[in-house]
Amino acid sequence: MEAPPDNDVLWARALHFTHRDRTPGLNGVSLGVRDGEILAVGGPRGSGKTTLLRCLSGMLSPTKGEVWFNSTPVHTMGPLSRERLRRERFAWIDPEPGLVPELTVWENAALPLMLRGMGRRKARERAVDWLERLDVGAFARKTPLQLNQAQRQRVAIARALAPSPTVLFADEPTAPLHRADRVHVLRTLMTAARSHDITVVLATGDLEAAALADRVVHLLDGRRVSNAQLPPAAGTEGRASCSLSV
Ligand SMILES: Nc1ncnc2c1ncn2[C@@H]1O[C@H](COP(=O)(O)OP(=O)(O)OP(=O)(O)O)[C@@H](O)[C@H]1O
Repeated sequence: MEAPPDNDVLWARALHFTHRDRTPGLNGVSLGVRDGEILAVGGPRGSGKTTLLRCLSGMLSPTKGEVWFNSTPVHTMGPLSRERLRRERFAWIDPEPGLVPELTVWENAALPLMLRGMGRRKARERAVDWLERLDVGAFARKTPLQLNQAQRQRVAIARALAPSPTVLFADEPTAPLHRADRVHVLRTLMTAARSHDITVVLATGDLEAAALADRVVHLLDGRRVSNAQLPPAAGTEGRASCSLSV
């Protein structure tokens, strides 16, 4: 087993993943994510973006291939070690905010901090600080159902960023939002991540979103492809080009 290059925080080699019903999810994907980079994983629906993020974050074990986090091989870890790695170093944002309706906005944002053992008062301060950065500080005492969808998604982003994860995995984080909200929320997320040196791996089928990233890699049918190989509807380029899979 050869360890990844030093400047890659995440590194995957020849990842394959087959779902339980034998649907192929990934078919030999290799990539490196540099420390502090915002990397977009683009591609049409069903191309394997979510599956790739789940394998990189240790949520799924690849059927074949390697995943490294710094110099730690994630693919050989047992379920408990992977769970701890995810809890302590990674954060995840889904298309839906998934907030707890019975808790206030600040309690939702503070939840991961309190689950890590931080006292309620300190967790509250940190959570409110992040809510303010994401322009939803005024709603701290409200409950999620009193907010609109874009505001709730900002709360989910504050909750993900508050523990200062090393890597944030964002799976179509702005998919349910209106176009104007999408770009705004994404820009806020990226600015916040950049200012805290948080590496971001963003899955998105939205070319406008992908163009905000430092680099874009494209998937098609579970493989890495150059954008020239994408079907016409998805064939426009983001801010940076990508290479053929190896
Ligand atoms: N739980 C599952 N069981 C079986 N097949 C699955 C499962 N989840 C995803 N797939 C299949 O795996 C392939 C990759 O899916 P994946 O969700 O990773 O793609 P995606 O690019 O994220 O798509 P989307 O944009 O629709 O979320 C697709 O063929 C999909 O139908």
